[in-house]
Amino acid sequence: MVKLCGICENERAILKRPKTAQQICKTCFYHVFETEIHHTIIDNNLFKRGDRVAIAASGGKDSTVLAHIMKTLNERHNYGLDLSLLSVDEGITGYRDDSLETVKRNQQQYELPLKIVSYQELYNWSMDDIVKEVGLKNNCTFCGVFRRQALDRGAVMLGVDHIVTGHNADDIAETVLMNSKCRLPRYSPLEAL
Ligand SMILES: Nc1ncnc2c1ncn2[C@@H]1O[C@H](COP(=O)(O)OP(=O)(O)OP(=O)(O)O)[C@@H](O)[C@H]1O
Repeated sequence: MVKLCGICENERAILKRPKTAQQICKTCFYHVFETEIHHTIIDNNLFKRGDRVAIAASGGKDSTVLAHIMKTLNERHNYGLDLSLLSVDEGITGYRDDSLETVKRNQQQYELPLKIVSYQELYNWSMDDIVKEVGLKNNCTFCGVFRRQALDRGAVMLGVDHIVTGHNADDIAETVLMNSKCRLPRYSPLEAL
């Protein structure tokens, strides 16, 4: 039996939102998703007219959605933001070079300026070089720290007021779990025994 959308009760439900457990159609999903982000921006006074905002664009799904939504809401609600795309090329052959092609397509589609900063240019090391030195085990630690700084340095070069990223609830849950995993042995009462 076809399940109808829990909002419009007209179109076929195509997904169940993890956030609300509501089964909704594509049109209503777009509507609620965009409206929630708009309210988050407005209710929290995230930006003011004329602000320059860099969208951290990796070419992955989350930041591609982010670029789309920032462009859409900026035009629909006339926020008056000056948007651009900022990408970090970590120098990972066969991975980031591919996803940067997606960013370049987004740049054309959304007609936004794009700045790419690379580990090679900033640090004189690519991630491929770092992996050769430290191996695959700890390379994520280097990559994460370098990427964060690279985004900051790219933002300074662009002269922007904000960087927005596509971090989502899953990423936050992962951070909490990883942090607690690291801290557990340190604060465990068992350690004192
Ligand atoms: N190389 C990069 N250049 C610019 N921004 C990046 C880069 N890598 C990550 N980011 C930013 O950090 C966010 C979280 O990155 P993460 O590595 O967790 O990827 P993700 O959750 O899979 O997101 P995405 O689908 O956008 O890659 C991304 O959405 C993006 O905004």
